[in-house]
Amino acid sequence: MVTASHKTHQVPTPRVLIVGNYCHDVLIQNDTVVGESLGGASSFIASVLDGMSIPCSLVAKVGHDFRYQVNHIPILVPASKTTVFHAYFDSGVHENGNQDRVLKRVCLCDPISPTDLPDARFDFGMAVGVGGEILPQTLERMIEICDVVLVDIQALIRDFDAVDGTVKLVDLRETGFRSLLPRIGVLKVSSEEAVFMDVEEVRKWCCVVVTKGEDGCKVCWKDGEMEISPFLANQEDPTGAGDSFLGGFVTGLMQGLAVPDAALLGNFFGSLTVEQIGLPKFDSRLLQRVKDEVQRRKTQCLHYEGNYDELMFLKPEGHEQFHSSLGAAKLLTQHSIQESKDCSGQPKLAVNPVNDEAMQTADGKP
Ligand SMILES: Nc1ncnc2c1ncn2[C@@H]1O[C@H](COP(=O)(O)OP(=O)(O)O)[C@@H](O)[C@H]1O
Ligand SMILES: O=P([O-])([O-])O[C@@H]1[C@@H](O)[C@H](O)[C@@H](O)[C@H](O)[C@@H]1O
Repeated sequence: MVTASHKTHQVPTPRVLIVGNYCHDVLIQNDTVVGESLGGASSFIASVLDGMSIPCSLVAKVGHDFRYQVNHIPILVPASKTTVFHAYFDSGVHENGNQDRVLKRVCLCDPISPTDLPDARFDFGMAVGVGGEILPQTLERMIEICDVVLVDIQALIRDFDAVDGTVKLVDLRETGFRSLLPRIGVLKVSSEEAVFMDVEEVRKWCCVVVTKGEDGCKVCWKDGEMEISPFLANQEDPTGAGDSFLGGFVTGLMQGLAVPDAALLGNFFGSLTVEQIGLPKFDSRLLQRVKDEVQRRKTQCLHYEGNYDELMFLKPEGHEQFHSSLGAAKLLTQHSIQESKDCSGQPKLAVNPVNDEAMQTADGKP
């Protein structure tokens, strides 16, 4: 029986839908496993949204061997294994040694189909597959149930070597997603991925955000483009930077910030993520400071007032000050980040998974 007291404890209705499988990430350097972590863009994005107290729903599939405790319970596919990626960081050894890593998909869980999505409406949808699990019909369904859909191009253009699973990229025009582009809100691409699409063509249909590692990002839309400044970071592991960028970006949009301010928040969370190995743990004091700064910014310039259909592109006054305030918040916690490194100055490459102490299967059994 539902009583009045239940109402006061209701969980806020999720307004962001994240779609993409969780995976097991194995980080390898010089033939040695230097870290294992929960991975998948959805896990990095959920970590940012949870940290920033933005309610979200997450649709991810995992297999019987899934070994992490997570806030957002995935769909368990008992007959399947969890998607696994091996990330090789010994650049120069491989043909494409100019990349910061070579990724291999060594296990694959089931794709996410339209019927796996909730029967509800969302302000923002995030199509963030990593292993080819998002199908064109799944993205189409997301477009139907979400006001604005943000897509990571890695969900659309990844192809996998038939023998060893090495990730290769194909041109966006050769995929079954091209016709859906005019119906999405934002396409996020890294500089490396940008050469697999025609940015000039796609920006006429949707906002294209090109992330540029330590150089921040560039936002392109049909009438203009804008560089968004980065935050200084001591990079330990680039994994998940783009995912956390998207987490920060959608947080900003959810709070009613204009696109340039939201992209700044994306750069901020991207920079925090590269400073840790695997899935980052955000300092709670830092998160509180960031929430306070976002609230302050929100009162300075609220653009959407509940209508997310129209993204606001102009850089509002005070953008640089917002950048400085976030940078100052980050500096404050730098000391504790420094302490998390080992004495040798080497990155603290956890041999155990990040959530090792609390490992359990997806259905909650130890
Ligand atoms: N070394 C770095 N220093 C500061 N910020 C970084 C660094 N690497 C990444 N970022 C931030 O994270 C975002 C995403 O990183 P990027 O490497 O471009 O994407 P992806 O992980 O998708 O390849 C960047 O736009 C930037 O804001
Ligand atoms: O580093 P990034 O490109 O933002 O995103 C990464 C994916 O490319 C990778 O396939 C996955 O295993 C990682 O967990 C992470 O999601």
